[in-house]
Amino acid sequence: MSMVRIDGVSRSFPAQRGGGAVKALEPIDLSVARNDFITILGPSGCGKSTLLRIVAGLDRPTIGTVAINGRGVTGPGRDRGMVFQSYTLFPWLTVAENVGFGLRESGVPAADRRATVAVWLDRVGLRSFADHYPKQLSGGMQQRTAIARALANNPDMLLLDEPFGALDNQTRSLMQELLLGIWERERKTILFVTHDIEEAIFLGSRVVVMSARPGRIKAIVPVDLPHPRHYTLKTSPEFSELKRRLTEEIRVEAVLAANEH
Ligand SMILES: Nc1ncnc2c1ncn2[C@@H]1O[C@H](COP(=O)(O)OP(=O)(O)OP(=O)(O)O)[C@@H](O)[C@H]1O
Repeated sequence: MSMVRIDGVSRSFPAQRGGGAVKALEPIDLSVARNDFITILGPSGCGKSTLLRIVAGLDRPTIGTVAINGRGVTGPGRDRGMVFQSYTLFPWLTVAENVGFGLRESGVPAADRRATVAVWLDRVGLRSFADHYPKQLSGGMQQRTAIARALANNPDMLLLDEPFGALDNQTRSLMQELLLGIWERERKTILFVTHDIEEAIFLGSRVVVMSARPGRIKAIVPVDLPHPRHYTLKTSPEFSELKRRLTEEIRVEAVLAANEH
């Protein structure tokens, strides 16, 4: 049974001064099974973030519905953890306080909170930075904190919007392996937005390719690469073949998107 059902979801933004209405998404249908790792790949401005925000309950579709475990999404919920590209940590809280924030909000007693925070700080390799403030951390460390903060609440789903977009290549690779390791161990359901083809293949069980704006689903490409995945997979023939295929799909869309701007 699917965990998330996206049924005929479209989104238009009303006209702003000096412009027309923006149609961001054409009607989209997508079913996501429990434990799926879906990567959403598409050119800039195709509505990837809009779709993710709708699943998160941070935006509403103009038409259509999103249901999670059979219940319609009407707003954000603790069943969904979000991580964005820009570091959205609370600057006035330490790393440990950031990670424990959601637990505190839901009334988890201090001792349990401390234990859960310690587990997640260990998993993302930040135990010795527990008392640091975000501005004392590198970008990669801030993003690891954000991931730990999302996971500490034990959500069923993780919604990630280009979470590694601002990181250098090496850090990005390490973060991809970290996230895959967490997914392989915890069996979360993940929707991950990216415009990086290698990242989409390396992480995903299925890659959803979106068309240029207004976004619609152009193709869904299964990634039958075995787990656990190691970064050396990126140089395998199977990986190269998937990359070739997706590069072709995306290139057409990127040209369309560029001509429109
Ligand atoms: N709140 C808003 N008001 C008006 N237009 C918006 C709003 N949010 C998004 N849009 C428009 O909808 C379209 C899709 O935006 P969205 O951010 O979802 O694309 P994206 O695929 O995530 O792009 P990128 O990869 O560049 O982040 C864009 O043309 C954007 O300008």
